[in-house]
Amino acid sequence: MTENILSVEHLSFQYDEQPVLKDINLSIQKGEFAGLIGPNGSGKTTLIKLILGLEKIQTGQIHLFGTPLEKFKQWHKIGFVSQKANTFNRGFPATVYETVAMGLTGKLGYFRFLKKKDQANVYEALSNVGMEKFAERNIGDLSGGQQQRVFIARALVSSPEFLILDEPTVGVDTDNVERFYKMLADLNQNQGITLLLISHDIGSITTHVTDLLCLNKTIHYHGNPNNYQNMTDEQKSQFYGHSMNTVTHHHS
Ligand SMILES: Nc1ncnc2c1ncn2[C@@H]1O[C@H](COP(=O)(O)OP(=O)(O)OP(=O)(O)O)[C@@H](O)[C@H]1O
Repeated sequence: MTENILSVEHLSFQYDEQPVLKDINLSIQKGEFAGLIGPNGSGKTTLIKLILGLEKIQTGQIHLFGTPLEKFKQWHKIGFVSQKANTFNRGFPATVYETVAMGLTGKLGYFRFLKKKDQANVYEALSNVGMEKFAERNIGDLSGGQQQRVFIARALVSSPEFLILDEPTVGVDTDNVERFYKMLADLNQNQGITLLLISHDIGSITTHVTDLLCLNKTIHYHGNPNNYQNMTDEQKSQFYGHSMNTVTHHHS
């Protein structure tokens, strides 16, 4: 039986007088690896903020795990890795282990009081992203891609069922981007975590996601990524209203 993890109905949103989202309708089922793509300024981050309850809904509805957002309380089921994670302060005085433990305690320093089971969870989360060998390293000494894995481990440590990642590969070098997507696909297939990945890197995400959503103020495409890839650039640009950059791995 399919289970709706997220559903968005007739959602519209504007900042002051500027309309940003127009009549968004979408749903994500349990077990999907959904990719949300769209050009800069297309409203991706705004949509995520609304889903996470960080902006107030003006028009329309959002349900999480079948519950209307305004009544939803099971936030432990949702993990979020923000775009800002990789503009991280390199001088941050914490080890990889401590950074992941913060996902459990919310506070740095409290890791000292973790129970054995929690400590095991920290190592398990690190192992899920292939970073267990780095546990004692200072987070500031890692590469951008390695840091991003640690932030995913931090989101995983409380065992979320739904993980939302906002542009997680910005600042990650090209070789590591591919490894990074493989790791996400593994979390999806082997841990059963439903994923929503936001990106403007159209080329590389389409090869990994199970469902593709194209946003530019409204949802212009929702479906199989292969069907999308087989379209001509002209067909794709009709969705967007302007020509599209389909080059793989372009980073801002
Ligand atoms: N707090 C805000 N107040 C006013 N306008 C905003 C605010 N946040 C975003 N905007 C505007 O809303 C539009 C959509 O922004 P949003 O950040 O959601 O897009 P995005 O698709 O995530 O872009 P990017 O890929 O560049 O991160 C943009 O025109 C942006 O300037």
